[in-house]
Amino acid sequence: MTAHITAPDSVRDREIQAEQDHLDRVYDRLEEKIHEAEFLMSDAAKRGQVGTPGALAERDAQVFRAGVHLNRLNSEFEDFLFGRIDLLPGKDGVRGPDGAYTSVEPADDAVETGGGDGGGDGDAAGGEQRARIAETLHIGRLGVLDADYAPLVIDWRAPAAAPFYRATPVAPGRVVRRRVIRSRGRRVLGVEDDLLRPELSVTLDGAALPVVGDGALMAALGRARTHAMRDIVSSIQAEQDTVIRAPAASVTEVEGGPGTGKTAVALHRAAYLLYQDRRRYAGGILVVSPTPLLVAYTEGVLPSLGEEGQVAIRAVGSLVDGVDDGAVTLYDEPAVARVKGSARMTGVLRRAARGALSLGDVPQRLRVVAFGARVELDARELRRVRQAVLGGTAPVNLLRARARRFLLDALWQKSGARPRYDDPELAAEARAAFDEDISTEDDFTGFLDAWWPELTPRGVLAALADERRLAGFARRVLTPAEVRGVARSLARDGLTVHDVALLDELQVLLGAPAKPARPRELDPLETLTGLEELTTYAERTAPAPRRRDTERQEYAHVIVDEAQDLTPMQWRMVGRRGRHATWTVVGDPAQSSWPDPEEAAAARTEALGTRPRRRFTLTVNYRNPAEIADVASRVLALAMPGTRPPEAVRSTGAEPAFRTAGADPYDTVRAEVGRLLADVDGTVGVVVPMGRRDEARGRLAGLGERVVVLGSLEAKGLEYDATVVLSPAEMADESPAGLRVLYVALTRATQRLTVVATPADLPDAAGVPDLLRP
Ligand SMILES: Nc1ncnc2c1ncn2[C@@H]1O[C@H](COP(=O)(O)OP(=O)(O)OP(=O)(O)O)[C@@H](O)[C@H]1O
Repeated sequence: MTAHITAPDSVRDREIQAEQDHLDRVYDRLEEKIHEAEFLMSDAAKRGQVGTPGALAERDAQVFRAGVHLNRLNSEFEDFLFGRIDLLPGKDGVRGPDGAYTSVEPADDAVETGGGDGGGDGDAAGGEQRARIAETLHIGRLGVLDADYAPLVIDWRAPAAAPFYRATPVAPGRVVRRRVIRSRGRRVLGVEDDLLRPELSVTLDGAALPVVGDGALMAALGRARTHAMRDIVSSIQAEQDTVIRAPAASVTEVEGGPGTGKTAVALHRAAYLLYQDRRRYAGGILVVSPTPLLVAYTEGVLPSLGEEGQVAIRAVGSLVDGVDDGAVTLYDEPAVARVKGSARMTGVLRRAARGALSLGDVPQRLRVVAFGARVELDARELRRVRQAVLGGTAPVNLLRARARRFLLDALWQKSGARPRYDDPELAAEARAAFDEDISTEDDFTGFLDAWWPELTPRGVLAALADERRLAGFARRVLTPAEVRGVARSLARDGLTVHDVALLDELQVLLGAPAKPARPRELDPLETLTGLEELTTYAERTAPAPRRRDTERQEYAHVIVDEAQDLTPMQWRMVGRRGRHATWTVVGDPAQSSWPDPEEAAAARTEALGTRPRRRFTLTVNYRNPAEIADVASRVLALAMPGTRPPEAVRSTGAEPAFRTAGADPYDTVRAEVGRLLADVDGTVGVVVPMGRRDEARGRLAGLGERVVVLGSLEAKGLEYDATVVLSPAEMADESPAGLRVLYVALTRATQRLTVVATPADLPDAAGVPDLLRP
């Protein structure tokens, strides 16, 4: 642990004032830059575009950067400037493999051992260890230089900022004091220091180095939660920083239990990668999230880190064009989900994509008039032509041209015209005239539209709602019971989360279906609001940016959050979006709601290919207090025996509460929510078994804005100040992965947990469900 010292108020006030002075300098400098930018703009406008393109580009880049800063400053950041490190004199820096100055060590003469004349606690070995601060760095959301190009603020992603996150008392490097600065707008509110070299007597500008506060991490963790995730930029921990800055090449895999910061790390990594190599990631970064709720929860983090536009956060159920964001919140019952998610569906869909041509009102005869005579193909002949066309490997919709050609061939043969021409040239001419004659005939074009229609993924999927038909396509792949379940689910209204991956697969098998236009991502420059008046040379000379009206199909980097939950079919879908990408994959097998981990692992391997992988593990739970983590770990022991839970970093003294539901369980839940709302300042989540979700939403309506009611599968990745978990046993029994889903539900709270048991839980006299007893 780092040392914390409670300084007198006068010291605290003086230190806050010192940081205030620095922040004032930063704002003054930024204002200067803005004025400079405005002058440059009007100057450039006055003189027209004089100067070399290079000089103009340079000037415009300055204008652009100033505009970005202005924009950031005007959006009410709590903490533009949030950190500071005070460093001993150092040896020349050596960069680590990821570009960070991890190996920077103090200079050999940085620490002097004196004669103990400072009084106090000189140790037995004699002599006090003295040192002085040689350098102070301030760290913030963006870098700011003063007029002499000396850094006033270093961007948190810069290599020089790494020691702020990496230094520990065991390996402090040059860092003596790490300070987190709390500010809002232009006002510094407080400072919290960690002393990393408590054994040293250190001076700064000749005076003893003061240390203030109880540590910033604990302050951050204890704060009330809202419905939006906060960035953790001021308190990223060393093991997290290593992942955030890991080299981008290949695949970075991160595992860690609940609350270890996987989602936070994944998002900060996206911002870091963009900072490192903006050009490379102009190809876009895709973050795949399990639910629209988690997308909504995390969406604000990147803008707060200074990044937006190039990163698309998408729920796995809305990766496909034409499927509206947030619209897909229907879940299949577990047995059906298991079939729809399985890689076995690829075989079924392959047959369906081709077989769908023969469904519905397929014309059984083609009759045309050519060269004044009637030519006809009957049902058998047409079937033969279709077989021959389908011998091609192209997607079905792209075989249409081949179908047309083969039909004309068959008609030509049938017409008997061919033998009449001995001369090949004449024969070719006659054939061309024959084709032309027929192709312009309405009978022929109408026939082709009906006989080889353009198939859409939605149309084909809907056709599988017919049980007999599906059984045909699924022969020897699915059991009759599986066929029945899938067909019935497709007959119901609305797409489920698992249908979306099937649509994506069909899109590939069918080829280029008509795409509905949908305004989506904007060009990054367009999304930097506040920049309207600032343009760059590149912008003025480039053609107007094209608005993206469909989903990007491929990305430069793909981040998969909650990766343990992707089904094989979803891995195929996501894999297609990152065929040439580098990847960051974060997850926790113990929280997986997918029942067939081996099948999913195979699909994951296929999606990630043979790229080299780097693995990281996160070990500390920053969300749950030890009291809650302890109850959750009882379920982990049942769900995945032998798995070590992450270590909870704090405890609150508040033990989880257990209640037995009365005659109406919702009355009990309502009362418990009321109690928790009084106990915590922020949000309360009520997590219920999926089968109760809709009923619970109805019965628990009107509890106020701070309360959210969700099904267990929707709780993934979310967190609340307090949670009520209704019926652990029902949750555990809902699917083969039910215990792991329950583990997720129990690990959502940052402060309080109340468990309400129903008779299914076999609660003891104290209300503790059978599953949760120690
Ligand atoms: N270094 C940190 N400083 C402050 N807060 C942190 C830090 N690391 C994580 N947290 C907080 O801990 C909580 C859990 O983080 P996050 O949701 O990223 O964890 P996770 O590993 O994705 O969890 P789960 O697997 O349960 O979804 C969040 O509130 C996050 O802000």
